[in-house]
Amino acid sequence: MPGFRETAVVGLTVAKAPTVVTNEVKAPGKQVLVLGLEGAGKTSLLHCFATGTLEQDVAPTQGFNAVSINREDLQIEFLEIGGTKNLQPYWKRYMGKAMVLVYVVDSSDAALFPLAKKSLHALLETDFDLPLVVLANKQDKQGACSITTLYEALALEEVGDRRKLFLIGTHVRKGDTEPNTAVQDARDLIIQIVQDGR
Ligand SMILES: Nc1nc2c(ncn2[C@@H]2O[C@H](COP(=O)(O)OP(=O)(O)OP(=O)(O)O)[C@@H](O)[C@H]2O)c(=O)[nH]1
Ligand SMILES: [Mg+2]
Repeated sequence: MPGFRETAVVGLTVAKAPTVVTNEVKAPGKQVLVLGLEGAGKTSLLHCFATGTLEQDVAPTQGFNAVSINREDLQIEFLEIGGTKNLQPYWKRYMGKAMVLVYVVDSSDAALFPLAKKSLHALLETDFDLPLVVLANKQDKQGACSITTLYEALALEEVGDRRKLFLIGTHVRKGDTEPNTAVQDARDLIIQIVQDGR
C-alpha cells in the first residue's frame, strides 16, 4: 500500500486564507473517511474543503490523501483512499476509525451507479450506525442526475434508519474564483456531525 501522497494541515479558524502549516500528519484526531469510485471528485472536494476553491489540476490518488482541518480545539483528519479497483479492498480496513463516512459519487455517470451502490452497501454492512454523508458531485455537468434520482439509485432508504444520513449536491471546478458555498456547507455539516458524535 503506498504511503501518504499529499498531506496538509490547514487552520480554518483563519476565515479567508487558511495556511498550510506542515507536511506531517499530526497525532490522529477525529477521522472522516472519504471514499467513492475513481474520478468521483474526492481529492477535488477535499482541496475545496481546505481552501474554498480549486486552483490546480488534481491527479488520481495512488494511495491515501489526508487533509487535516483545525477548528478551535478540534482537529479533524479527512482521509481519502483512492477509488481504483486495486485500492478498494483497503476501504473497509479504515471504517473502524471513522466518525463519519463521506461517500462521493459522480452524478453525471449513471452507468456507474450500480457499482457505486454495491460498494457503498458493502461498506455500510460493517457499521450500522456510522453517520453517512453522500456527496452527489459534478452537479455542474450536463446530464447530472438530481438528488432524488441518486437517492433511489443508491437505495439509500435501505442503508439503515439507525444512522444519520445526508445527501448533498456539490460541484468543484478548477478556476472558480468564488469560494464554493455548497461545498463549504457540506464541510461544515461534516464537522458538525463529528462534533455531535454518533
Ligand atoms: N465538471 C466537474 N469536474 C469535476 C468535479 N469534481 C471533480 N472533477 C474532475 O474529475 C476528475 C477526477 O477528480 P478527482 O478529484 O481526482 O477524483 P477522485 O475521486 O479523487 O479520484 P481517485 O483519486 O482516482 O479515486 C478531475 O479531472 C476533476 O477535475 C465536478 O464537480 N465537476
Ligand atoms: Mg483522489
